[in-house]
Amino acid sequence: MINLNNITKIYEAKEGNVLAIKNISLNIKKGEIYGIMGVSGAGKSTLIRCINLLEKPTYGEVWVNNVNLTNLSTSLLREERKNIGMIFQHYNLLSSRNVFDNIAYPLELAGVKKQERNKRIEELLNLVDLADKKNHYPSQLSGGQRQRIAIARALATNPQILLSDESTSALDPITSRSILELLKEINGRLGVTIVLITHQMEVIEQICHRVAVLQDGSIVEEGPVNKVFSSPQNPYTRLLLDKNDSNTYIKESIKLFKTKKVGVL
Ligand SMILES: Nc1ncnc2c1ncn2[C@@H]1O[C@H](COP(=O)(O)OP(=O)(O)OP(=O)(O)O)[C@@H](O)[C@H]1O
Repeated sequence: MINLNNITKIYEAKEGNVLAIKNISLNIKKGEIYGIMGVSGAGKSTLIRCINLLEKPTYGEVWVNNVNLTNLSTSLLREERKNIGMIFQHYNLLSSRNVFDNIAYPLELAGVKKQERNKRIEELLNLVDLADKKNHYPSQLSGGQRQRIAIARALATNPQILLSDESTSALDPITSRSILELLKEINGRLGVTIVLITHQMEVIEQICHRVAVLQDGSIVEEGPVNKVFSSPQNPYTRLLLDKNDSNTYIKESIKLFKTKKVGVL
């Protein structure tokens, strides 16, 4: 369903070009929950944003449902993107619109008529279990409630794919779990394919079918979650999964930060 073919992303910055993604190829199947795990700076955001072309890969191709997105005109890309919803760590809701109108927004852009729009919004509010909050503004909601509304908005146009960019990172463990359960339900009930990035291995463990481990712009290991977690083959994966060393993530992030020049061309 999603095929990334030899994706490389180079950011051009004043201080020098940064090689953020190094020749990554991935094949994500319809109906799966696919996790991409890595420390800060590994390239997770860049990679997930390449899937809907929020970031244009410098080299390589992105295929979604047998359409090469990298070749499309702006207007055709806009059409294809309706099939790809996205949620973010900080929710990205419109603060001037209430819950109902936030969910209405993508439907308005898609030209959906008011009656049909209202029906769809009610369905989505029920799906995320927040029908009673429809007149509230984002500032009147908790983080977990905001993320639920962001999920409802992302699903408004019935996308087949949902991209999740650290969607539970700002939430406490219990709220995070409830959001992950909601994502699992959306995958199971609606068949939406989910691609998520996270630095938290418990997120991968809780809901993903397959995982890719990203280290400094490259995938060092990939496979079914139970297999990768029970017998990691790559030394870097073993290091990250070492539960006896809870500081590994922090140490690895610092190392990557210090040696960032490795990624500079
Ligand atoms: N717009 C940009 N211009 C220049 N360099 C960038 C840009 N965006 C990201 N980078 C660099 O690309 C590399 C990968 O960044 P990216 O944000 O994709 O990593 P990440 O794994 O998502 O990190 P985090 O978990 O901290 O968000 C980093 O070295 C980062 O500094």
